[in-house]
This record gives sequence, structure tokens and C-alpha cells, in this order.
Amino acid sequence: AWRLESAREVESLLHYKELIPRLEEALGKFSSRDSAEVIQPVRSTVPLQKHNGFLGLMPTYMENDGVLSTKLVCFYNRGAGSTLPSVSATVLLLDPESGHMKAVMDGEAITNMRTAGASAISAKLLMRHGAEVLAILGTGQQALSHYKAFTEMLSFKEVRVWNHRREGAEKFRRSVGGPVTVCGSVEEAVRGADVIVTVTRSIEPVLCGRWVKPGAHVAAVGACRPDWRELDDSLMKEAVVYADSREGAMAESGDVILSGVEVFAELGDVINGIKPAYREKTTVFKSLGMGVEDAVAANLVYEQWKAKAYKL
Ligand SMILES: NC(=O)C1=CN([C@@H]2O[C@H](COP(=O)(O)OP(=O)(O)OC[C@H]3O[C@@H](n4cnc5c(N)ncnc54)[C@H](O)[C@@H]3O)[C@@H](O)[C@H]2O)C=CC1
Ligand SMILES: O=C(O)C1=NCCCC1
Repeated sequence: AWRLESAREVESLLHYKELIPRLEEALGKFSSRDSAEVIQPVRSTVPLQKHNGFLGLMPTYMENDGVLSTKLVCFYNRGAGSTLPSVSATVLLLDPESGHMKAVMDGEAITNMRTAGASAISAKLLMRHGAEVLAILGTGQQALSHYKAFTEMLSFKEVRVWNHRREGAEKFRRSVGGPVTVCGSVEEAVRGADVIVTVTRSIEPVLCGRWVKPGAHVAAVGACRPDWRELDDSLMKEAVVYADSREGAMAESGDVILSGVEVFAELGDVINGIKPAYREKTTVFKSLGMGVEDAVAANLVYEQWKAKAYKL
């Protein structure tokens, strides 16, 4: 089996321009519920209580595309002093016919980039035309990948960031290099913003509906357990709610479950033309992360790596 164990190496083989069209296609295939396209159960999770985390198992089979994979991802809600990352992941690509391992790869860059790619697709489909202001809440790994994906694939006049520790936001501003406004409060960051990305490890609402401009689009990426929140009830009730997976959102999203709102559509339903994109309304894309996103990203890495190795 090929071994790509360095996150940097994997990252160097993934580019949003190639990844995002593949993700868009995969989201559409997932929502078609055609088992020859995608079989992807809701992930199973094993709590790691002692370490304040969980292990998620994310198998996926794409029969028509001949892609079989599984991601093993550990997520930890670590204390402020920890130097360990919040997400540690490995993706295995298998040959569907023999079951043999084709590749083992680091899943960090895949997780960061495919998640940001899915959020960028949600913004492309659901933000109002002429959107100018992007606000990012949280300044960790996902914030960095979202900044890159959103500024590369979409165009904003202003990017604002907020972090619950200001030094985290200052570090983020220095590391991205481009123009970023560091805000002292969530309200300051999101007032008047057209697109808001929530990528925190908070387990309580950080974003309140009363601060959100009507018609804004929110890509809600954190709060991946049924009792965790990032968004308050007023925002969830005001918004038209989209998700990557309806079943995933109903099993894992505290924002969906505890607010009692309905998921209006999957992103794939919009891509397939089955459900409308309400650009003029306030919209929330509730992202939980899907195995099929990892499968297409890992397959792309594998193709690129083979092409490089054999100088194709
Ligand atoms: N939907 C999806 O597909 C995925 C979702 N995630 C979720 O995205 C979120 C961010 O993940 P990473 O960037 O990898 O983590 P990270 O640890 O690199 O960044 C987390 C950010 O949240 C901030 N934060 C921590 N505690 C907070 C609190 N109580 N209130 C507000 N902010 C707080 C940190 O300062 C940091 O800026 C996590 O909730 C994670 O579960 C991660 C991977 C995939
Ligand atoms: O989809 C993923 O990968 C993750 N989702 C929620 C948090 C851990 C990683």
C-alpha cells in the first residue's frame, strides 16, 4: 500500500480548484440515494471520555466510481494549555474487489480542505449575489482552510475574524498574510456580514440570530455532537436550514436537534435541482462532515500521487 503519512505531502497534492468540483459531484450523488453511487452510513462514534474526545468511523463505498474508503478520526475538545491538535485523522483507500489496501494517508489536510470545500459550495449556492463581507468565528485549523477556500474560490471585499482569545485571532491574521480585521466581539464581527462561518469548539451558542443580517448565509461547521451548539434558537428558527446529510444532522447536530427545526434540504438536493436555493433568505448550512467527502478527496490525492510518481 502507498503510504502518505505527512499532512504536508497530502496538502501539496490537493487544490481547491480540483477538489471542489469533485465534492460538488459527490454531494449530488450522495443525495440521489442511489446505492450504486454512494453507500455511506451515518458515522459511528466511540466516546474517549477520559480524553474529552471521540473516535469517528466513516466508511464509504462509491460502486460506480470504484472507490472504497474509510476515515478514522479522533476529535478532542482540549483545554487551552494543550499543544496537541483537536483533530487527528487517517484515511484508508481500499481496492473494492480484493479488499486490499491501496493507500494509507494522513487525514488532517483532507479533513480541513474537504470541510472548507463543502462550506464554499454552500456559500456559492446560498449566499446572496454581490456578497461583500465574510466573518469567520474561531481561528483554528478549520478557520485557516475556510479562509483559503473562501478567498480563493469566492470574492469578498472584507474578511473579519473573531476568536474567544484575542491572541488566537491576531496569530491567524499574521499567518494568512491577506487583509483581515480582528474583531473584539462576535457581534462586531457578524453585524452586516453577508457570509458567516462558525468553526469553533464551543459547545454553547456563540452566534445569535439578533446580530445576523436578514439574508445572510451561515456555514455552521462546529458543534458536531447532539448536545453541542454554536447557533442559538432564534437563528435556527429564522433560517432555512440545509445540511450535508439529513440523517447525519438529525443524529449529531445539537443545533438541529435541540432547536427542533426541520432540515429543509441537503446541499446535494440543491445541486441536483430537487430543492431551491433561497439566496434572499437567511440560510444555515449545517455541516457535520461526510465519509463521501473524504473518499473523493483521498481518491484525488491518490490519483495525483500516482501521476507524480509515474510522471504521467
Ligand atoms: N463539519 C465538519 O466536517 C468538521 C467539523 N469540525 C469542527 O470544526 C470545529 C473547529 O475544528 P478545528 O479548527 O479543527 O479546531 P481547532 O482547535 O483548530 O480550532 C478551534 C477554534 O475554536 C476556538 N475555541 C475553543 N473553545 C472555544 C469556546 N468555548 N468558544 C469559542 N471558541 C472556542 C479555539 O480558540 C480555536 O480558534 C470543531 O468544532 C470541529 O468539531 C472539524 C472537522 C470537520
Ligand atoms: O467529518 C469529520 O471529519 C469531523 N467532523 C466533526 C468533528 C470531527 C471530524
